[in-house]
Amino acid sequence: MKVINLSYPISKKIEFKRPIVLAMGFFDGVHLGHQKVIKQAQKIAKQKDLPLAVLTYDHHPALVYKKLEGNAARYLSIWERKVDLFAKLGVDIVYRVNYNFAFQAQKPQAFVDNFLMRMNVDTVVAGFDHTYGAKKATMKDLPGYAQGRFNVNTVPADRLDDKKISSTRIRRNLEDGHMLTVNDLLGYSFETTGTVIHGLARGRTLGFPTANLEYSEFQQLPSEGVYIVSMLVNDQWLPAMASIGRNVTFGDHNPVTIEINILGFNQNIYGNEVKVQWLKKMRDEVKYTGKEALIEQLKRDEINTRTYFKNNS
Ligand SMILES: Cc1cc2nc3c(=O)[nH]c(=O)nc-3n(C[C@H](O)[C@H](O)[C@H](O)COP(=O)(O)O)c2cc1C
Ligand SMILES: Nc1ncnc2c1ncn2[C@@H]1O[C@H](COP(=O)(O)OP(=O)(O)O)[C@@H](O)[C@H]1O
Repeated sequence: MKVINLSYPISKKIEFKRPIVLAMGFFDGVHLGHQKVIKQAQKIAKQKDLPLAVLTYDHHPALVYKKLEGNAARYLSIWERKVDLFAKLGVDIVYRVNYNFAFQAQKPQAFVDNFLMRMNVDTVVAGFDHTYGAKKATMKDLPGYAQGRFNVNTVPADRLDDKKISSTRIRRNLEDGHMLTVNDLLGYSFETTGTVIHGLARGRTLGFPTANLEYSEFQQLPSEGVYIVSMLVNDQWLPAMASIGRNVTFGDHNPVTIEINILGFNQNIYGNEVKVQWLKKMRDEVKYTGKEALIEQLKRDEINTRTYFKNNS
């Protein structure tokens, strides 16, 4: 899979020799609804024996017209993860457009002529609610702007439990700690990456060493609490339990950290790049009266985690 950066106006040096089937969208999370759009484009690409391309943006479009704070500035899938998910879906080319003011300000017809026509599209596929160009033109208008020069294919809303699958719905469930719903809506387990860094070396004194993870500030995380997770260490997925919290038993003003205890594991993994799949929330973080009470709780968490993996493997 190739990734090609584009910005407005597209450089004259870039050539688009072969016609493509293009799936358009921001695709944050690459959830089941997005997968349906990309799979539809893939089906057409196969039928026509053309490359499958995706047109997506380098950051939230909203960043151009307002200040984004907190989770609004974060992503369900940061760029590296998005690329990974596109590759898994069999995408051949990813066009990553710098979403800046000039790009956003193009009239819909200008976007179609400057980008889609220039990119040599044979067919453009997008979800029913996709918008493009200044004043947010819709998919219904796209055949008009295409003027017969390319085909337009609109994919209807994908639903789960009779509600639309959307990035907003997934974000809300993530904030509520509803991992099972999050993972159902994504069609895969919510996954983050990080580097194992040093904490306060307290975990080992509790009998539960915890790998502390440094992660991207752009990654939206599940809400604070204690979770059952799977962690990829040296090419192996291992059962583990994680805390996203402020270690409240040990003070009131600690920063939020991600700490992960891998079950039945005892290796030095400082500096490792790891992946974490967030499977289920077990409970909220609790301020215990002391170390002993926390240790008793960690033992119960371990039993619950082991039971989960026994029943779900
Ligand atoms: C599964 C799990 C559950 C945890 N639950 C709590 C909790 O309820 N309250 C709390 O104060 N800390 C909790 N912690 C965080 C521990 O306080 C923290 O891992 C410990 O202080 C070690 O910190 P260190 O890695 O900085 O040495 C939990 C950690 C794990 C791995
Ligand atoms: N079962 C385990 N789960 C997580 N980390 C482990 C485990 N066994 C050993 N380790 C190692 O120990 C470190 C965690 O020990 P800990 O005392 O919690 O120190 P720190 O506060 O630096 O995280 C991890 O970063 C890892 O290198």
